[in-house]
Amino acid sequence: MLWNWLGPNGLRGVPTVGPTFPVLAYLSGLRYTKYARETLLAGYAKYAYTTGVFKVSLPDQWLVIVAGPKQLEELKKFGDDEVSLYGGIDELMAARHILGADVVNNPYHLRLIQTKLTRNLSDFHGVMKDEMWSAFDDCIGAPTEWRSLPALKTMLWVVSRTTNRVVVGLPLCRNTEFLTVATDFTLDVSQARFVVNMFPPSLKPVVAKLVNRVPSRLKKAYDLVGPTVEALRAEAEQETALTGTWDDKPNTLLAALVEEAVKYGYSDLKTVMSLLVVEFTALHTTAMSFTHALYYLAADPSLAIPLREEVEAVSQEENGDLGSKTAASKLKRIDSFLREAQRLNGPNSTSMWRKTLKPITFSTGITIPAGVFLSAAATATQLDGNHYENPDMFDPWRFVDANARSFATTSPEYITFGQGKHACPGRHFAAYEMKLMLAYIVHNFDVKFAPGAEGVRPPNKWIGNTILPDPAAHVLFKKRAKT
Ligand code: HEM
Repeated sequence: MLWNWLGPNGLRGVPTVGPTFPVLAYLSGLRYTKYARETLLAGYAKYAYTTGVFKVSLPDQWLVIVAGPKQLEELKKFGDDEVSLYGGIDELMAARHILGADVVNNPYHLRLIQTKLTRNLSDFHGVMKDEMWSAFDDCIGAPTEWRSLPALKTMLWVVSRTTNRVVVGLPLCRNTEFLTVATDFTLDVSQARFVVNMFPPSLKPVVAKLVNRVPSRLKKAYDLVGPTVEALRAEAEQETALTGTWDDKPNTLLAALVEEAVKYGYSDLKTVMSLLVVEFTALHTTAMSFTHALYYLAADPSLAIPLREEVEAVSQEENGDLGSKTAASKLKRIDSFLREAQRLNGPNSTSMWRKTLKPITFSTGITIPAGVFLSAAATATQLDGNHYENPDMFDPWRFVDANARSFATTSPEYITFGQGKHACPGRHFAAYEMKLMLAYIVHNFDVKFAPGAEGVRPPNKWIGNTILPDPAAHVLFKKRAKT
């Protein structure tokens, strides 16, 4: 930090929120893990329309925050030879220490999400709906009395099953042990990176060895998925030897990962690691974002009425099939509700994580040297009164208007999914899944918070940049008496 601050290519020209003197800055970095919201909002208010960048202290380094529409546009346009997304993710997650350098250097699995899931999303609508309905049935059932369930945990389970129907397919997507490994993997990575990122770069590898549970989780995952991977590989090799291609492969992301492994000679263990990284990107992000929305609904159950009207009208138009290729695009209120909940509470208060590969200069004249971790101020941007009327208010119908942007659309005022060529490739998948979940809930249940907690959305928990919907809060569900 001292070098970054004082060094010849240092960050002295970038204004700081908090102290700059090294020891105090370190303490401020520790403080940031609890007070990121206040720090980011203060920095945004002061610098978004002046310097367009400011820095905050993390325990291990400075984080340069990019703020304001002009600078966000500039950040979007820097080339991959100037700023690196994977370098940014590496800094954010301490990825090379926790997941291994290979995952950072060759993220082929992330590319497959784009080609396999996003381009063919409507092919998966039907199976995702079937799996989701069955998951809801198993998790919530059809209670005739109010049933209290831990909201985040329950939604994570529904997301995990639905996502894995497409990622690994049946029967694995219903295997409780596998789903537990897939969801716990994210917690392992998050906990390890939290500790590792308290230390300077030279100590990170040593600390990672002490706290990293990923190797044992990978082994457990291999025990569960390995036989499927091995069988798929044998099939792929046999088919490819006979016909040169593997045409009748299962329609899952895992099969695509195996196909890539056969093509490039990757090991089965690497395939399983890639699978876990996909689970990492897809499950908790979606479940957290959805739970944020569910808390608004439970705090004000009257909001279910207009949502329900819409779901019922669309269901009728689609002959009772909400999983049809066209149904989701007609759910405008549902879409707006989710976009608005995420505007106020994305799972992460920053996005567009980058590491500078060479010096970059913003139009304000500020140069950021190579090797610096930077990120965009997502929540603060989405609370900017220049972008939104009554920005702090939850207005579920804010984006219903025909000209309004849909949930998965990125824009300079809405960057929870990032923007530009690295904008989240899973966002259409996540948006579809979440729309279907909300449609199912309002169609089938009444929801509310328990007496005593009624009418109040439980406060979020901020851990550094992460915005967690209260993980302990329960929501009450009751089967809706349909008219
Ligand atoms: C509400 C849920 C989600 C949120 C808020 C979210 C957010 C983000 C953000 C902010 C980025 C970085 C964008 C940038 O740097 O410009 C990102 C990247 C990424 N996300 Fe998501 N994401 C979500 C769900 C998903 C899902 C469901 C998947 C997979 C199915 C996924 C896969 C990815 C991948 C692969 C990348 C890396 C992009 C690249 O390689 O260029 N995400 N996501």
